[in-house]
Amino acid sequence: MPTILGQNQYGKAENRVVKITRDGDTHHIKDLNVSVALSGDLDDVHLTGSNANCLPTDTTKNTCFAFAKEHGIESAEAYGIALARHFVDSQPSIHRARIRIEEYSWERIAGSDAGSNFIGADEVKHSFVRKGQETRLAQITYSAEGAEGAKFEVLSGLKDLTVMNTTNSEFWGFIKDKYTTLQEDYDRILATSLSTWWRHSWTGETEEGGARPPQWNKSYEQAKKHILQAFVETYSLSLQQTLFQMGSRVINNRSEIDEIRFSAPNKHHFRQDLSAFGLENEAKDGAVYWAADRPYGLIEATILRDGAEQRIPVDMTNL
Ligand SMILES: O=c1[nH]c(=O)c2[nH]c(=O)[nH]c2[nH]1
Repeated sequence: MPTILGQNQYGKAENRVVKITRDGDTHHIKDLNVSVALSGDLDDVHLTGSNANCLPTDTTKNTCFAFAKEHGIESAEAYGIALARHFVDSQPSIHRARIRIEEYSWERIAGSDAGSNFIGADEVKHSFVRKGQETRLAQITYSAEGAEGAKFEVLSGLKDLTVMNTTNSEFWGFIKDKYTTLQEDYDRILATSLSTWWRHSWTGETEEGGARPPQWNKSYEQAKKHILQAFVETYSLSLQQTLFQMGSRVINNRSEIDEIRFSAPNKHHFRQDLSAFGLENEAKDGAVYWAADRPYGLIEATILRDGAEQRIPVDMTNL
């Protein structure tokens, strides 16, 4: 049977790039997990075995480390943009580069973390503890293909941002059929572990009068702040409604962001039935819950600026 080659891409995945910047004896850490995926004029590599157009994955790995040293890592996005541009612009056979980055955060160990005899926060210049909160994400795609010429697409995001509201959440008025057992709930826990990607409207160059790129680090912090603030402020009638409020708040407050997609497992907390022991277990009195880990409702939604195109793939969160 004749076969044809379909979509293909290649590159070194999960390069663990750790860059220490020394500012006197005060140190700074950038800790990234960088995956490179290249595509282009690579049919021969698959069909004939000629590697003439193949930049080795080993070289893509080396480039990740060399760029961290040569250019530093001001933000995951800026670093990814430089890498993506390099692969496409330096290699005629490579037409598209996609760089995916996870960033792990570290914070300085403070006196209170290490006990009362500790030397004090001011002196902690090179000792860090890994931050337990979310993992920051970035994906940069640079493509030489297409009528409009080379373009960047920058997605930023986060995963594992676990949040809980212990009240101000209800779920009722839903469809009831013969299989429905769920009781209406007027005071429940709402908890989720957010995965989200957002797309920046910036697509171009900095030079020659092109639009300036956003300040990536500030943009990230602000987007996260608005997500969390919406979680705090929304009186929720469903996780779906909360996600829409979070997304709208980001889009309305950040002009550089046109689209945001959420994937949010509903981390169910069911009030335990303690009636067999003669115990009431009402939310209003402070209840005991059973935190079920599976199955879980999985609520996903994209929120867009009016008129913007939906471009974040729906399965984007399952990296
Ligand atoms: O916020 C919710 N959305 C649902 O669609 C749903 N379905 C369900 O059983 N519980 C919930 N909670």
